[in-house]
Amino acid sequence: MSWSTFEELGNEILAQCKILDKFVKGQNLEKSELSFSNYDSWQAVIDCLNVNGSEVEKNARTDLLNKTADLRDLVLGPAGTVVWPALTYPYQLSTLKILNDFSIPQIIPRGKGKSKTFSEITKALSEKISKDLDRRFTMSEDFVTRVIRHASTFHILAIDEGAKTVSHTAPSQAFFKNPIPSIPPIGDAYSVQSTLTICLDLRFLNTAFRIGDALLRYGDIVEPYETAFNLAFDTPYDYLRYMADADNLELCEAMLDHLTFVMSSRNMATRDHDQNTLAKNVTSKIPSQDSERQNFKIVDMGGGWGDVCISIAEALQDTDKDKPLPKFVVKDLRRMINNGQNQLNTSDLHESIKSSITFEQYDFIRDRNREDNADIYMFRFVMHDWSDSRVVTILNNIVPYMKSTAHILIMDYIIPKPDMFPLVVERLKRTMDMAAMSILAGKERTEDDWGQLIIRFNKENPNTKLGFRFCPNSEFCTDHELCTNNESCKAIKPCTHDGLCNRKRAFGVVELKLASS
Ligand SMILES: C[S@@+](CC[C@H](N)C(=O)[O-])C[C@H]1O[C@@H](n2cnc3c(N)ncnc32)[C@H](O)[C@@H]1O
Repeated sequence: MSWSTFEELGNEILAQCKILDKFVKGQNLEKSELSFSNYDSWQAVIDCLNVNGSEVEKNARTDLLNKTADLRDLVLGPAGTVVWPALTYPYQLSTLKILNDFSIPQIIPRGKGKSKTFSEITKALSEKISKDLDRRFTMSEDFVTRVIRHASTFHILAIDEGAKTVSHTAPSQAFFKNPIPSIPPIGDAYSVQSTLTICLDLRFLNTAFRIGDALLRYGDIVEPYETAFNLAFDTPYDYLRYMADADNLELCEAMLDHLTFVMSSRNMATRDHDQNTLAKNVTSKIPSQDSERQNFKIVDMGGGWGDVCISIAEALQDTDKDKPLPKFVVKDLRRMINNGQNQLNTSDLHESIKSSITFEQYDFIRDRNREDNADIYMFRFVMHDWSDSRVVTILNNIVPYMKSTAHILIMDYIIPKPDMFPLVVERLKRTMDMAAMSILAGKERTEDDWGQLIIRFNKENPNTKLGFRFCPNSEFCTDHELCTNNESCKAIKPCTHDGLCNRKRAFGVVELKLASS
């Protein structure tokens, strides 16, 4: 990308700002001030955009994120672009960690005109920490002042220089659990606390920094128990086993909260996380005739607590409540299926849904699948947790035992082709890829990665030919043909869903089928 002048890029930014301003004006928001000091009005604009914004408006927001980052880098210069993050981000993270660990924003009262002096904050911190540590601790006012002054340079907390008091800004209020203003029904609340707790945990920070060390130590990053996570957490166990340990319950709970925040995506402007798309679309593959439907079998591999199967069953019942449901089998590790079965038994779901779902213990790495006559094998958010070698293992444990007409549907995060999305979107997805590699030896894949992986599977299994069809937006493109060419395994035609493929979808579906059928 290049521009002749700063103004040229500035004008592109201006054009996108106008789109957003026009949208906000048309929304009749009670308060729509864009101010670093007003949490409710600023967040209301963002929420409104997420809920009511058209594709054009949502894209304008992403484009602004992208172009303003470009402008900042251009202003910094080539060396500054490299040095700025290395120099400032560690200390920005450090200050965020201090604010979060000591709950400093929560000490300052919220509300118009409310504030605390540095010495009041220091005193409150001394009392709080003494109580937490169960010993007398005297907090240093100089420390508190310097941390808050640093935080205020990135809009967290504001200082009244005359009165020497500290009051809230909008970002400092994001540390609280905040009800979502003006627009039901998105959820209950936003809170960044769990996300900070996980992202700023020294062991997770170290996991990010030790990917190179892991490569040197283990030679390659293939096994989930030979990763940067193992080095940083000093454990021989893989991430999932480590998190399942009763001693790590608190960390595990913070991780679940963090994932919920990230998956809700509404604050990120770059990813559309409609998790139910797979469920919605699998229904289109289920036969409508009663006799065929009740014998139709869907196996959800790594199906956790059965949420995807429940969503599909509910979607089918919404369309026609008198029709029989297909058979659902959720396969997962023991602890998951026990929890899933208990949750299903005690749920308020309709009896017909409850009786359509069964749970089975199955380890897709260690166990060969027995012939189970399934019509569809689903994998939602499973494959990106595994290296290419282990995905081949998983497929090897299923494909030889599946019937010739069965489909494997893999729904996962998809990394876009270069230049297809703004860099800022690709950056977030590539960040997730690095996280998957460092924590689990996993991988976020592009369409081409999937093609290569299926070619590898077919080469290693000369008697089995898997066909491959890819749809980047989680809606099945029935006009795609299965690709069975071992040299270049790509979706044959581009997706024809009107414009949907251009959306910032986080997910895609890879459909696999034995080629001979
Ligand atoms: C990210 S979760 C996805 C859960 C579910 N598919 C969904 O979309 O909500 C990954 C799932 O894979 C399961 N899993 C991990 N290793 C497994 C293995 N070796 N065999 C079977 N399931 C496994 C985990 O227990 C977990 O339920």
